[in-house]
Amino acid sequence: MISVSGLTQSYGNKEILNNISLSIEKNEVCALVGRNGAGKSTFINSLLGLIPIKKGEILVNGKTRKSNKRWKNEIAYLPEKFMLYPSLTGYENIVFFAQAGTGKADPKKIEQILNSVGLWEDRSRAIKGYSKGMLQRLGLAITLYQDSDILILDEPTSGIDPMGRKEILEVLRSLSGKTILLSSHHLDEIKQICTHVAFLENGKMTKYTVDDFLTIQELGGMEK
Ligand SMILES: Nc1ncnc2c1ncn2[C@@H]1O[C@H](COP(=O)(O)OP(=O)(O)OP(=O)(O)O)[C@@H](O)[C@H]1O
Repeated sequence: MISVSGLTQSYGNKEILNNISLSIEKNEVCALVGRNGAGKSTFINSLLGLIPIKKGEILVNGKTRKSNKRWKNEIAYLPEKFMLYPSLTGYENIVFFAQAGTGKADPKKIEQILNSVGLWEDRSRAIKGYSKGMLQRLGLAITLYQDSDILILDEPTSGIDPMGRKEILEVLRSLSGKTILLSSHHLDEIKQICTHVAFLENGKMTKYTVDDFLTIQELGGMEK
């Protein structure tokens, strides 16, 4: 579970996030939505501890970053573009990141995860031959290997064709017991997999159920 209260972030004199509060419970899939420059990356970077928190509090599974040495393990992050090794196979890439993260790579677990993202058959191919969708699914596999309760996904289907998007959405839909925040510009994918929407505008954040958000969109009451 993620709980943010009173988060305010600025760059110099420019306030980006103004007294934001947001709670995302286990089993919720919350879309992070806002115009370009609204502050989505600033919010995600605050959650990841990549930028210091100037004002406010962020709790992950009830604990602040300072009071929880396992904070990093509890949040798994899939960036928009995952830096993978093109000459290595899919299998070798996941082994590399598993070893870097936990010190060991469990073959059974790798097999299960590569199967879950539909890449087991392609595991022995160098990833320079993978499609964008396959690369993104491999990134997702590496993220899932961490076994974190909380997943933060930055535009997970960006630049991917409709078939590839469908495959990624199916993997995300199959996950259970997680707390997921994903930034997205696609209303159709929000409709398919999200339970809630955190809408960021003018430094303020409002959380909606996905149905309420889509109704407001249909009425034309909110621009993305
Ligand atoms: N390191 C920084 N220093 C100064 N200003 C910054 C910095 N990072 C971001 N900004 C500014 O803060 C505002 C919010 O940026 P942010 O990247 O968080 O928005 P975003 O919603 O993720 O945008 P996008 O959808 O384009 O990725 C923008 O006006 C941006 O120019």
